[in-house]
Amino acid sequence: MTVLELANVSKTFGALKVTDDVTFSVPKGQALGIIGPNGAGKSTLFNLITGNILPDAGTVTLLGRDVTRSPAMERVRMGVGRSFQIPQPFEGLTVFENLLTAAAYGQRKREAEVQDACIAILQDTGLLAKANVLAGALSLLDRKRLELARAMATGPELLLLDEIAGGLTEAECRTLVATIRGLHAQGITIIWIEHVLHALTSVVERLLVLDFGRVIGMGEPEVIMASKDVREIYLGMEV
Ligand SMILES: Nc1ncnc2c1ncn2[C@@H]1O[C@H](COP(=O)(O)OP(=O)(O)OP(=O)(O)O)[C@@H](O)[C@H]1O
Repeated sequence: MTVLELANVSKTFGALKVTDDVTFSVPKGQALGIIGPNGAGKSTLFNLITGNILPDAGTVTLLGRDVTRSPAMERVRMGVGRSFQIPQPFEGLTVFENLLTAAAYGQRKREAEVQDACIAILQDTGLLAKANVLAGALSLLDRKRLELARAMATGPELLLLDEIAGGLTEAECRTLVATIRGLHAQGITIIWIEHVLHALTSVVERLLVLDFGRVIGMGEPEVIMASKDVREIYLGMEV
């Protein structure tokens, strides 16, 4: 089954074509990594998938349904969960309250109905001991965990991760990667934008490379990372 399909999607801001005729699909259960230089249009691609922005051309199909013009809230409720580059929890709520809020919003249920699921997510993301801590008092790693947990709480079929490993120490990064691997092992489909390549390639089965809004490569991580174009454009390496 295909979870997500983008067909010939384009988006222009002013004179800048930020998404240029992008076509790809993600089968159920796969983890796809997206890499590309700063400003290549990676976050914009997420915004097109979530419905935060609408494309000028092309179609977005989610779980077999054309959602090209559907509002963001509808897509969340269909199963698109997202973590943001800069974590945006409710700082004055506890970790658990943040999850309950995300779950109630994403799953259109009362908080009492989602409590057990939220406790399981706290466990999966290593936050159980911090359940009653205010989000504003968390360390960077725990803020990242909470960002991941909030996305999970919406009950996603497709989890979008935007540079979640940035700024962490090596050890913290390993911890977070282990958590993401655990979620992936539960069968969740993942698309992950990440500059920390070793973290990304230790999880994803496929890599997509964006440059100036265009897909310039897609395939197995080892093949993509060894390709001349990617090494030149993305890594800025002499080849
Ligand atoms: N709403 C907007 N209006 C105008 N320009 C925008 C808008 N959103 C993004 N852009 C521009 O589109 C280009 C792509 O931005 P985007 O954030 O998608 O890139 P990115 O690949 O995610 O970059 P980074 O790796 O730095 O996060 C940039 O030049 C950015 O300034």
